[in-house]
Amino acid sequence: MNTFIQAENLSYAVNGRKLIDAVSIGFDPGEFVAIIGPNGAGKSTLLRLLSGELRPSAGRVAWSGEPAEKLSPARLALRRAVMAQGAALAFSYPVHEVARQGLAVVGRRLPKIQADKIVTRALAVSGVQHLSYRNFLTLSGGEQQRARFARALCQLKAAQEHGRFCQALLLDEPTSSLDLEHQLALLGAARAIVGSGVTVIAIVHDLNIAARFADRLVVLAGGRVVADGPAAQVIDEALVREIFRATMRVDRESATGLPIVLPQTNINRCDVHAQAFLARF
Ligand SMILES: Nc1ncnc2c1ncn2[C@@H]1O[C@H](COP(=O)(O)OP(=O)(O)OP(=O)(O)O)[C@@H](O)[C@H]1O
Repeated sequence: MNTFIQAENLSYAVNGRKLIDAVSIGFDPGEFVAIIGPNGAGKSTLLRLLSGELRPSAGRVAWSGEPAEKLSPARLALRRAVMAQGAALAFSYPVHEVARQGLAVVGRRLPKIQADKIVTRALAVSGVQHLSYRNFLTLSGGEQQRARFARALCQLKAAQEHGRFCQALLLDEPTSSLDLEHQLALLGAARAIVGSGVTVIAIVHDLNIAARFADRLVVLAGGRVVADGPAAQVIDEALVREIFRATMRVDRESATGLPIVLPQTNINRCDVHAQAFLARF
Protein backbone atom coordinates (compact mmCIF):
# COMPACT_ATOMS: atom_id res chain seq x y z
CA MET A 1 0.00 0.00 0.00
CA ASN A 2 1.35 3.46 -0.86
CA THR A 3 1.81 5.93 1.95
CA PHE A 4 -0.74 8.71 1.64
CA ILE A 5 0.76 11.38 3.91
CA GLN A 6 4.50 11.25 4.47
CA ALA A 7 6.52 13.50 6.76
CA GLU A 8 10.27 13.30 6.38
CA ASN A 9 12.73 14.68 8.88
CA LEU A 10 10.17 17.32 9.83
CA SER A 11 11.24 20.09 12.19
CA TYR A 12 9.56 23.28 13.31
CA ALA A 13 11.35 25.86 15.43
CA VAL A 14 10.24 29.10 17.09
CA ASN A 15 12.93 31.44 18.44
CA GLY A 16 15.47 28.64 18.18
CA ARG A 17 13.35 26.13 20.14
CA LYS A 18 12.42 23.01 18.20
CA LEU A 19 8.72 22.31 18.81
CA ILE A 20 8.94 19.43 16.33
CA ASP A 21 12.28 17.75 16.03
CA ALA A 22 13.20 15.57 13.04
CA VAL A 23 9.93 13.64 12.84
CA SER A 24 9.57 11.08 10.05
CA ILE A 25 6.20 9.39 9.89
CA GLY A 26 3.77 8.03 7.31
CA PHE A 27 0.01 7.55 7.21
CA ASP A 28 -1.72 5.03 4.96
CA PRO A 29 -5.11 5.38 3.30
CA GLY A 30 -7.92 4.20 5.55
CA GLU A 31 -6.15 4.02 8.89
CA PHE A 32 -7.15 5.66 12.15
CA VAL A 33 -4.12 7.06 13.95
CA ALA A 34 -4.33 8.65 17.39
CA ILE A 35 -1.58 11.07 18.36
CA ILE A 36 -1.07 11.02 22.11
CA GLY A 37 1.39 12.75 24.41
CA PRO A 38 1.62 15.15 27.33
CA ASN A 39 0.69 18.84 27.20
CA GLY A 40 3.18 20.79 25.13
CA ALA A 41 4.56 17.67 23.40
CA GLY A 42 3.99 19.24 19.97
CA LYS A 43 0.86 17.33 18.90
CA SER A 44 -1.08 20.33 17.56
CA THR A 45 2.05 21.70 15.91
CA LEU A 46 2.62 18.36 14.16
CA LEU A 47 -1.01 18.26 12.97
CA ARG A 48 -0.74 21.83 11.65
CA LEU A 49 2.45 20.90 9.80
CA LEU A 50 0.82 17.81 8.30
CA SER A 51 -2.23 19.82 7.24
CA GLY A 52 -0.07 22.37 5.43
CA GLU A 53 -1.15 25.21 7.74
CA LEU A 54 2.42 25.62 9.03
CA ARG A 55 5.56 25.56 6.91
CA PRO A 56 8.30 23.35 8.38
CA SER A 57 11.64 24.89 9.35
CA ALA A 58 13.23 21.76 7.88
CA GLY A 59 12.08 18.55 6.24
CA ARG A 60 8.96 18.02 4.18
CA VAL A 61 5.38 16.80 4.12
CA ALA A 62 4.08 15.10 0.99
CA TRP A 63 0.47 14.20 0.15
CA SER A 64 0.28 11.28 -2.30
CA GLY A 65 3.90 12.08 -3.19
CA GLU A 66 3.28 15.78 -3.83
CA PRO A 67 5.05 18.27 -1.55
CA ALA A 68 2.42 20.03 0.61
CA GLU A 69 3.85 23.48 -0.16
CA LYS A 70 3.21 22.90 -3.87
CA LEU A 71 -0.48 22.15 -3.32
CA SER A 72 -2.78 25.16 -3.62
CA PRO A 73 -5.20 25.78 -0.73
CA ALA A 74 -8.03 24.54 -2.98
CA ARG A 75 -6.24 21.26 -3.76
CA LEU A 76 -5.35 20.77 -0.10
CA ALA A 77 -9.00 21.38 0.80
CA LEU A 78 -9.97 18.49 -1.47
CA ARG A 79 -7.55 16.16 0.29
CA ARG A 80 -8.09 17.00 3.92
CA ALA A 81 -10.60 18.50 6.31
CA VAL A 82 -9.34 19.87 9.62
CA MET A 83 -11.11 20.30 12.92
CA ALA A 84 -8.80 22.59 14.85
CA GLN A 85 -8.65 22.80 18.63
CA GLY A 86 -11.37 25.18 19.89
CA ALA A 87 -11.24 27.33 16.75
CA ALA A 88 -13.09 30.56 17.57
CA LEU A 89 -15.79 32.01 15.33
CA ALA A 90 -16.08 35.78 15.27
CA PHE A 91 -19.66 36.01 13.98
CA SER A 92 -22.94 34.76 15.32
CA TYR A 93 -23.89 32.29 12.58
CA PRO A 94 -26.69 29.78 12.89
CA VAL A 95 -25.33 26.27 13.30
CA HIS A 96 -26.36 25.11 9.80
CA GLU A 97 -24.32 28.02 8.34
CA VAL A 98 -21.30 26.99 10.38
CA ALA A 99 -21.59 23.48 8.91
CA ARG A 100 -22.12 24.95 5.42
CA GLN A 101 -18.79 26.80 5.68
CA GLY A 102 -17.26 23.38 5.01
CA LEU A 103 -18.57 23.73 1.46
CA ALA A 104 -17.04 27.18 0.92
CA VAL A 105 -14.08 26.05 -1.17
CA VAL A 106 -14.84 22.54 -2.37
CA GLY A 107 -18.63 22.71 -2.61
CA ARG A 108 -19.13 26.05 -4.36
CA ARG A 109 -20.37 24.48 -7.58
CA LEU A 110 -22.68 21.94 -5.99
CA PRO A 111 -26.37 22.27 -6.85
CA LYS A 112 -28.22 23.73 -3.86
CA ILE A 113 -30.27 20.59 -3.31
CA GLN A 114 -27.11 18.48 -3.05
CA ALA A 115 -25.37 21.00 -0.79
CA ASP A 116 -28.42 21.09 1.50
CA LYS A 117 -28.42 17.29 1.67
CA ILE A 118 -24.75 17.19 2.68
CA VAL A 119 -25.30 19.81 5.40
CA THR A 120 -28.40 18.05 6.76
CA ARG A 121 -26.61 14.70 6.93
CA ALA A 122 -23.51 16.17 8.57
CA LEU A 123 -25.63 17.92 11.21
CA ALA A 124 -27.48 14.67 11.91
CA VAL A 125 -24.32 12.54 12.15
CA SER A 126 -22.81 15.12 14.51
CA GLY A 127 -25.89 15.18 16.72
CA VAL A 128 -26.67 18.88 16.19
CA GLN A 129 -29.57 18.74 13.75
CA HIS A 130 -31.95 19.92 16.48
CA LEU A 131 -29.70 22.97 16.95
CA SER A 132 -29.59 23.94 13.23
CA TYR A 133 -31.12 27.39 13.70
CA ARG A 134 -29.45 28.24 17.00
CA ASN A 135 -26.78 30.93 17.09
CA PHE A 136 -23.44 29.07 17.24
CA LEU A 137 -22.16 31.45 19.94
CA THR A 138 -25.00 30.47 22.28
CA LEU A 139 -24.14 26.75 22.16
CA SER A 140 -22.41 24.91 24.98
CA GLY A 141 -18.78 23.92 24.49
CA GLY A 142 -19.68 20.35 23.55
CA GLU A 143 -22.42 21.48 21.15
CA GLN A 144 -19.99 23.87 19.45
CA GLN A 145 -17.47 21.05 19.11
CA ARG A 146 -20.08 18.85 17.41
CA ALA A 147 -21.06 21.72 15.07
CA ARG A 148 -17.41 22.14 14.08
CA PHE A 149 -17.22 18.39 13.41
CA ALA A 150 -20.24 18.79 11.12
CA ARG A 151 -18.38 21.50 9.19
CA ALA A 152 -15.38 19.19 8.67
CA LEU A 153 -17.70 16.39 7.51
CA CYS A 154 -19.34 18.74 4.99
CA GLN A 155 -15.95 19.54 3.48
CA LEU A 156 -14.96 15.88 3.30
CA LYS A 157 -18.22 14.87 1.65
CA ALA A 158 -18.32 17.77 -0.82
CA ALA A 159 -14.73 17.04 -1.87
CA GLN A 160 -15.76 13.47 -2.74
CA GLU A 161 -17.98 14.90 -5.48
CA HIS A 162 -14.79 15.96 -7.31
CA GLY A 163 -13.66 12.38 -7.95
CA ARG A 164 -11.93 9.49 -6.24
CA PHE A 165 -8.73 10.30 -4.40
CA CYS A 166 -7.28 9.74 -0.94
CA GLN A 167 -8.63 11.97 1.79
CA ALA A 168 -7.81 12.66 5.42
CA LEU A 169 -9.72 14.01 8.39
CA LEU A 170 -7.43 15.74 10.90
CA LEU A 171 -8.95 16.19 14.35
CA ASP A 172 -7.30 18.18 17.14
CA GLU A 173 -8.78 16.99 20.45
CA PRO A 174 -12.23 16.46 18.88
CA THR A 175 -13.73 15.04 22.07
CA SER A 176 -12.24 17.39 24.68
CA SER A 177 -15.63 18.98 25.54
CA LEU A 178 -17.85 15.98 24.87
CA ASP A 179 -19.78 13.83 27.32
CA LEU A 180 -19.35 10.06 27.09
CA GLU A 181 -22.27 9.51 24.72
CA HIS A 182 -20.99 12.08 22.26
CA GLN A 183 -17.35 11.02 22.56
CA LEU A 184 -18.37 7.54 21.46
CA ALA A 185 -20.68 8.91 18.75
CA LEU A 186 -18.07 11.25 17.25
CA LEU A 187 -15.26 8.71 17.29
CA GLY A 188 -17.67 6.04 16.02
CA ALA A 189 -18.49 8.32 13.09
CA ALA A 190 -14.76 8.87 12.51
CA ARG A 191 -14.26 5.08 12.60
CA ALA A 192 -17.01 4.62 10.00
CA ILE A 193 -15.33 7.23 7.80
CA VAL A 194 -12.09 5.24 8.04
CA GLY A 195 -14.08 2.26 6.74
CA SER A 196 -14.72 4.24 3.56
CA GLY A 197 -10.96 4.65 2.98
CA VAL A 198 -10.37 8.05 4.60
CA THR A 199 -7.33 8.44 6.87
CA VAL A 200 -8.23 9.83 10.28
CA ILE A 201 -5.52 11.42 12.43
CA ALA A 202 -6.84 12.50 15.82
CA ILE A 203 -5.16 14.02 18.85
CA VAL A 204 -6.67 12.31 21.87
CA HIS A 205 -5.77 12.66 25.56
CA ASP A 206 -7.82 9.73 26.90
CA LEU A 207 -5.57 6.69 26.46
CA ASN A 208 -8.44 4.20 26.84
CA ILE A 209 -10.46 5.94 24.15
CA ALA A 210 -7.42 6.23 21.87
CA ALA A 211 -6.65 2.53 22.31
CA ARG A 212 -10.17 1.47 21.40
CA PHE A 213 -10.75 3.60 18.32
CA ALA A 214 -7.33 3.89 16.69
CA ASP A 215 -5.50 1.28 14.64
CA ARG A 216 -2.23 2.83 15.70
CA LEU A 217 -0.98 5.18 18.39
CA VAL A 218 1.80 7.69 17.80
CA VAL A 219 3.33 8.92 21.04
CA LEU A 220 4.89 12.36 20.91
CA ALA A 221 7.10 13.84 23.64
CA GLY A 222 9.38 16.84 23.40
CA GLY A 223 8.61 17.20 19.70
CA ARG A 224 9.79 13.67 18.90
CA VAL A 225 8.01 10.42 18.15
CA VAL A 226 8.89 8.12 21.04
CA ALA A 227 6.59 5.20 20.17
CA ASP A 228 4.43 4.19 17.21
CA GLY A 229 2.31 1.08 16.87
CA PRO A 230 -0.86 -0.73 17.93
CA ALA A 231 -2.18 0.26 21.36
CA ALA A 232 -1.60 -3.24 22.79
CA GLN A 233 2.12 -2.85 22.09
CA VAL A 234 2.57 0.84 22.80
CA ILE A 235 0.80 1.42 26.12
CA ASP A 236 2.22 -0.03 29.30
CA GLU A 237 2.88 1.21 32.82
CA ALA A 238 6.44 2.27 31.99
CA LEU A 239 5.30 4.47 29.09
CA VAL A 240 2.54 6.06 31.16
CA ARG A 241 5.00 6.73 33.98
CA GLU A 242 7.88 8.00 31.85
CA ILE A 243 6.01 9.97 29.19
CA PHE A 244 2.87 11.09 31.04
CA ARG A 245 4.51 11.28 34.49
CA ALA A 246 1.54 9.49 36.04
CA THR A 247 1.51 6.34 38.12
CA MET A 248 -1.32 4.28 36.67
CA ARG A 249 -2.21 0.61 36.59
CA VAL A 250 -2.37 -0.88 33.08
CA ASP A 251 -4.54 -4.00 32.86
CA ARG A 252 -5.19 -5.92 29.64
CA GLU A 253 -8.41 -7.02 27.99
CA SER A 254 -8.00 -10.78 27.81
CA ALA A 255 -9.45 -11.19 24.31
CA THR A 256 -7.65 -8.31 22.60
CA GLY A 257 -4.67 -7.40 24.79
CA LEU A 258 -5.89 -3.80 24.66
CA PRO A 259 -4.70 -1.74 27.63
CA ILE A 260 -7.06 -0.58 30.35
CA VAL A 261 -5.44 2.41 32.04
CA LEU A 262 -6.69 2.98 35.57
CA PRO A 263 -5.71 5.22 38.47
CA GLN A 264 -3.87 3.31 41.18
CA THR A 265 -6.19 2.36 44.00
CA ASN A 266 -3.48 3.67 46.34
CA ILE A 267 -3.85 7.45 46.21
CA ASN A 268 -0.91 8.33 48.45
CA ARG A 269 0.86 9.83 45.45
CA CYS A 270 -2.07 12.22 44.95
CA ASP A 271 -1.69 13.25 48.60
CA VAL A 272 1.97 13.97 47.98
CA HIS A 273 1.06 16.19 45.00
CA ALA A 274 -1.64 17.96 47.01
CA GLN A 275 0.74 18.61 49.91
CA ALA A 276 3.45 19.91 47.57
CA PHE A 277 0.88 22.24 45.98
CA LEU A 278 -0.39 23.54 49.29
CA ALA A 279 3.14 24.09 50.56
CA ARG A 280 3.81 26.42 47.61
CA PHE A 281 0.41 28.12 47.58
N1 LIG B 1 3.94 30.13 18.08
C1 LIG B 1 4.55 29.64 19.15
N2 LIG B 1 5.52 30.32 19.78
C2 LIG B 1 6.15 29.82 20.85
N3 LIG B 1 5.88 28.61 21.38
C3 LIG B 1 4.92 27.89 20.79
C4 LIG B 1 4.20 28.34 19.67
N4 LIG B 1 3.29 27.38 19.32
C5 LIG B 1 3.44 26.39 20.20
N5 LIG B 1 4.40 26.68 21.10
C6 LIG B 1 4.88 25.83 22.19
O1 LIG B 1 5.24 24.60 21.59
C7 LIG B 1 4.92 23.50 22.44
C8 LIG B 1 4.05 22.53 21.68
O2 LIG B 1 2.77 23.13 21.48
P1 LIG B 1 1.56 22.27 20.95
O3 LIG B 1 0.36 23.14 20.94
O4 LIG B 1 1.94 21.64 19.66
O5 LIG B 1 1.46 21.16 22.08
P2 LIG B 1 0.40 20.00 22.29
O6 LIG B 1 1.14 18.72 22.38
O7 LIG B 1 -0.67 20.08 21.27
O8 LIG B 1 -0.16 20.38 23.73
P3 LIG B 1 -1.62 20.25 24.44
O9 LIG B 1 -1.78 18.81 24.80
O10 LIG B 1 -1.43 21.09 25.67
O11 LIG B 1 -2.65 20.78 23.51
C9 LIG B 1 4.27 24.12 23.67
O12 LIG B 1 5.24 24.21 24.69
C10 LIG B 1 3.82 25.49 23.21
O13 LIG B 1 3.80 26.42 24.28
